[in-house]
Amino acid sequence: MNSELLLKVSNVSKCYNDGAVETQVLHSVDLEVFKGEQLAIVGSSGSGKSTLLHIMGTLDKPSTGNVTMLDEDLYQLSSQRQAQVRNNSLGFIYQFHHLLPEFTALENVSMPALIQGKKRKEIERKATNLLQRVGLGHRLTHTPAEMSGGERQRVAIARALINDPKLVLADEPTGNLDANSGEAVYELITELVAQLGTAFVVVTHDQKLAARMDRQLHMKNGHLVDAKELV
Ligand SMILES: Nc1ncnc2c1ncn2[C@@H]1O[C@H](COP(=O)(O)OP(=O)(O)OP(=O)(O)O)[C@@H](O)[C@H]1O
Repeated sequence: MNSELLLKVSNVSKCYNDGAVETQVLHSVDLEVFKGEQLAIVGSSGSGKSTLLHIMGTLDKPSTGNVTMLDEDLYQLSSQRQAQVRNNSLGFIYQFHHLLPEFTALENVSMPALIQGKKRKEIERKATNLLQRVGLGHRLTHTPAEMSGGERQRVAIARALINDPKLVLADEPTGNLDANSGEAVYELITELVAQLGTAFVVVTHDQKLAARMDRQLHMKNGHLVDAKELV
């Protein structure tokens, strides 16, 4: 891990207001993510972990505060530039893979690169290589319905990495898998991001998995605290 700053969350708060009720979900959250580091955010259900992850990935807007990535203030960007940052610099892995059901594994992995307008042959070569690295070289032409849960999640990992993102954000990426395949998928993600030098932030309930990361932070009622401060 090097100590070059990649993403900085500064004084971020988030309030939902449905007219009658105001819910404050995040309270003045500060967080720095460094290039290549692996970071876990743990905490009880409803504590605000996913909300924070979404805000880091420009998928939800903070009520106050800001998020910068390599000196770009993400919430001051045009929506077009934000979409570019999401596509070029960020990779997302969710509990449910969100693969396109009518496309093959190879096509699903290729999609984010096709959107960038890169050469099809080059993309296919890279997507094939990534699928081989996640152990699915023999499943290139299978659609999601023709794969197991763990295999689909591995396709989602390959897809998250196709554009060489600087940061991969994962929300309970193994939450829908049994303990053994969950662990195998998690190992694969952490190995791959380490090889590629990609920073990785994961939201998880699983303390055992979180303990393997470089750093662990705890979310408690919308406040982010260092794991060391909890003891
Ligand atoms: N659109 C919304 N309007 C109102 N409240 C919301 C909205 N979205 C989320 N919340 C509330 O924000 C809180 C935090 O939600 P969030 O999904 O970030 O929690 P979490 O820590 O990821 O939980 P889990 O581990 O169960 O996924 C919850 O209490 C939830 O009810």
